Amino acid sequence: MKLLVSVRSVEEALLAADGGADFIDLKEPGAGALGGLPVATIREIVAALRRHRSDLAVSATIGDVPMHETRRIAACVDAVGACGVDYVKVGIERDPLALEVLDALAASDWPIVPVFIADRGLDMAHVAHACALGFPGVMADTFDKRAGSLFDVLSMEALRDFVKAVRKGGSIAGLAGALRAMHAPLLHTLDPDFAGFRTAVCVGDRSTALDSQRLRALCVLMRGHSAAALVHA
Ligand SMILES: O=C[C@H](O)COP(=O)(O)O
Repeated sequence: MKLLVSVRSVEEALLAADGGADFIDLKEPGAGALGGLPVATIREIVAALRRHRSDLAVSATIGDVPMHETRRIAACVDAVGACGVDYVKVGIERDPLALEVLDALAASDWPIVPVFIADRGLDMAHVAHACALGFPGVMADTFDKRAGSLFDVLSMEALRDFVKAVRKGGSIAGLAGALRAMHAPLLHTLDPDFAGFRTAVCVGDRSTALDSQRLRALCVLMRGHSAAALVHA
């Protein structure tokens, strides 16, 4: 299982890259579940990671944009995609318009990772629709980080079905949503392709600074081997 770590600055991105993250995810954690960073900051972080000779995949979010704002979603996707990231993450709400949004995203010029917001459960018909569209990855995450974790809003059976459906469609499956060290056994049972973290790698809530010690400890726990070996792996 790979680790995606959400960061908001050059400093945090380099800490995450050196601390064992597999995917560097650019977002402003203080601005919502998929809070977007200014495009200038995204560009700056991508350039710093490349200068650092990091070849880790970089994703960035477009912000929490409602499904009915289709034009804004498209504009944000274009703006973020043009920053040189490997993936653009777009939140998908449980909304009938999600199907239309997914179709538009699949037709865009950028590699998109739809992120199903799972607080009100998953509509598996929407997930199946996304899986048929050939996105490189599909994630599930939560919006309200204070309401518990992904495991509080979805059953193990629902999560297993989600991971299975995404993989069957040929995409990689990611899980996130206030996941913490205590969820490691459940994550190992589900074995998604990657798990995403912010809350667990901060000293306070997810809007506080990334803590490298917490990240290293999490890497050890998730991968079951030495963090030291990860740094230059
Ligand atoms: O994409 C992953 C998220 O940033 C995870 O954040 P979280 O652990 O606070 O839910």
